[in-house]
Amino acid sequence: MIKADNITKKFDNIVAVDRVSAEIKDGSVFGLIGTNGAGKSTFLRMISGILKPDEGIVTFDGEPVYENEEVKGRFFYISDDQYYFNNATPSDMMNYYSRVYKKFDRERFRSLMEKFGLDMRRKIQTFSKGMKKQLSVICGICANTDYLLCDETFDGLDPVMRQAVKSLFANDMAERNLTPIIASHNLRELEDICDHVGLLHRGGILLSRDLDDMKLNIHKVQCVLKEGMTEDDLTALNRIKTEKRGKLYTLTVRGSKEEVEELMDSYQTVFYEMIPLSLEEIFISETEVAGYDIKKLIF
Ligand SMILES: Nc1ncnc2c1ncn2[C@@H]1O[C@H](COP(=O)(O)OP(=O)(O)OP(=O)(O)O)[C@@H](O)[C@H]1O
Repeated sequence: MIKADNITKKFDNIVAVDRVSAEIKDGSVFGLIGTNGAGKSTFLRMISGILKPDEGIVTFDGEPVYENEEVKGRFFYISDDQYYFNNATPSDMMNYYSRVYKKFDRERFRSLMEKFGLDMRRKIQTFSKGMKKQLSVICGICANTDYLLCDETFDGLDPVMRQAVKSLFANDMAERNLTPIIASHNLRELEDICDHVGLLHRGGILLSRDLDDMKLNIHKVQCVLKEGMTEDDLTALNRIKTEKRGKLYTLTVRGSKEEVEELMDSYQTVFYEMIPLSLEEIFISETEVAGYDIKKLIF
């Protein structure tokens, strides 16, 4: 498990990350979302031990990461601005990473390069932005580390490649319990892969939840009430949001599915239907309750 304990990083008078604590459980996908400048990259750079927090500490299974080579061998960091040696080819990078990462899988590297249609012997500086991103993902996957830290990794990949990368992640999670940590602006991008999402806002974590917990305790119900009834009669429901279009109500409510269904049954509505909420809708509701307009925070 990775644990960030109350970490803070300042650059002169800018507080990039402000007393953030987070626990990243093994075998899950941790998504870190936030606007430009929210502190995502700084947070990841502290997790990866590139930056030392001014306050607080980052540990991997209790071991501090900063200046700790052994711990650093447990993760691969795919940075937003990828670095490759001058004039290097993928083959050179494979040789380099094979020396750095004990379990680097050269055979898989060659095979994935072929599958992705990337030339092992071409200079990386002649690759397009997306091709460089693909290469860094292949390097990261083949490093065979416990954790993969991804900074905007899906940006610059076309939709087919995004799917390919997601399925690579899913495969390695199932096969060898890989834990990806993914920073992104894009909530929709993270929706189908993340188990846990942390929303970073102005350097502080505003919300950090397991998606399953969130989804279990918040529901959307569409209903038509019986004659003579209005929303004011729905007092027992823990409503976060009520919208009305004609006779059709769309309610966002807290509570377990069973609780909500029981109450809706008791109201003897003309009809009601439970509709799954998207991650975006869940975040909108949660942040509205906290007094924020999420559209201003992440779109
Ligand atoms: N090396 C640095 N020197 C000075 N300020 C920095 C440095 N790195 C980051 N910052 C500042 O820290 C804040 C957080 O930046 P960071 O890059 O962590 O945000 P981010 O959430 O990754 O943003 P983006 O989505 O735009 O990549 C910003 O105000 C940024 O200007």
